[in-house]
Amino acid sequence: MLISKYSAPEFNPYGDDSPEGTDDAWSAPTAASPVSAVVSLPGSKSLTNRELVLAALADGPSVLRSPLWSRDSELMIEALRSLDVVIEKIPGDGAFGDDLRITPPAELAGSTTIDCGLAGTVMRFVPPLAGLALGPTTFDGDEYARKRPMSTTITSLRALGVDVNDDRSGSLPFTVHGTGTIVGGEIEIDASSSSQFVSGLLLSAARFEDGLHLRHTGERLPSLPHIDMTIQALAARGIVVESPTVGEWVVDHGPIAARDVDIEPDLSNAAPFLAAALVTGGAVAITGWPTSTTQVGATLIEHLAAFGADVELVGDRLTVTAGESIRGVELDLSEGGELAPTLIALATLADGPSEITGIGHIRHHETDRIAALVAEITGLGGTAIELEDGIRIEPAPLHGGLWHAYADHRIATAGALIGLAVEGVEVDDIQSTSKTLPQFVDLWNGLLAPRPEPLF
Ligand SMILES: O=C(O)C1=C[C@@H](OP(=O)(O)O)[C@@H](O)[C@H](O)C1
Ligand SMILES: C=C(OP(=O)(O)O)C(=O)O
Repeated sequence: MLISKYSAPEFNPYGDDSPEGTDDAWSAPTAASPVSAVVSLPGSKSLTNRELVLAALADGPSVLRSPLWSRDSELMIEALRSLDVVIEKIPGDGAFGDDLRITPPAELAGSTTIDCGLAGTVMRFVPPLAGLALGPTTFDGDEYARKRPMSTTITSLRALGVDVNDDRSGSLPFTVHGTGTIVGGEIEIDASSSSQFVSGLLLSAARFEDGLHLRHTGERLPSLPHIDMTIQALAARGIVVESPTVGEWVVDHGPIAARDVDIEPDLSNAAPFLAAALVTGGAVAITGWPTSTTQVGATLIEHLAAFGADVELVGDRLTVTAGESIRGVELDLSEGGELAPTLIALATLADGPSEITGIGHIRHHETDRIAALVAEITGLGGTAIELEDGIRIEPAPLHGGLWHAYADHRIATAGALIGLAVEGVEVDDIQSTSKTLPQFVDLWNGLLAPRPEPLF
């Protein structure tokens, strides 16, 4: 069971299989004065893991410059290596680690087991490659990964002619019996619980013998910008994805071009840093902000302005300056569910009520994020009401306490954000930030480092 110094959380995503609790909770630093900082961030998880997959399927070697080095990207690298893709570190100019050269094998090889950790991109993007490989590939992951929905990946591969064996029906672990080819063709899927089901199929589709004609039949389709990111990454490698109607995609069989790619900084990981400007009444700039991007983190510009911030993009630097107060907001985050934990944490410090909706699907992220946020905010004395597809926050004074991260990097950083304004917040598993940002604690401390005079 989780060991809490304060009180046990009512919501426990692990059921009876809780990981061991930890005594070394991280004391979230409180800001003594308004922050004034320029922050540079490592590469985007979503771009790195797409480009790794596309490079593995390409017609020659590719280079990824300034890729993300984190648990999710390293799991992806190991997954592809185990299918016989050659991935080497090469020196680069990036501040956060080496570049990568990826050389696809003549033939992908199965007969392996892949650890997906808790990475949605590994568990949803790699199984089609295992279908294209020769031999069986078993997929498994962390305890909580076994609770993330996988049935759409499994049934879609079966519909495309691949034999998949899933003893636990619809979740990890399962085995893809690759024969070296996937027939492909026309299929219908329900991707209402994750856009990654669509992206995972589109990324490999050009390698299917008959290509792919995919139709989404579910009621809603979350995280559309992530599907656009997939389509754009494919276009840059010469693969055209036609979309005759909303929720329908057609990809012809054809070669995926090898390519050298620069990975943009992770704009979703910029969220807690930028929000820190509002929480402390200060200013934060992020470097390397792209002029045009498919990353959903770019919508932070509108979202933080709605909370009352002044947001300015000059060249490649995005600066967020606090307004007079933090305003309550009404936000539909159906396109950017991964921003929800930060923006909901910010809403707990606003001077009016907020409703953040369109995020029913984030119950299927690293944890049930709606239940987790309601439990943790309530645990600090806040008022968070669970809605069918979101959360309503009403202003209430918060107090310190143990903030459970549920192994979820974005719940952990949401606790850190509240801790800037509320003394005594302790995050039980700040190491979970290594999923996409292993440097989080150092960068957060840097944000708070005393400066002789403000930078802005
Ligand atoms: O394709 C991707 O890289 C992602 C898609 C989204 O997933 P969902 O559609 O499950 O929200 C997003 O939340 C996740 O962090 C990354
Ligand atoms: C939902 C997320 O991750 P994953 O790629 O594991 O789905 C996330 O990073 O917010």
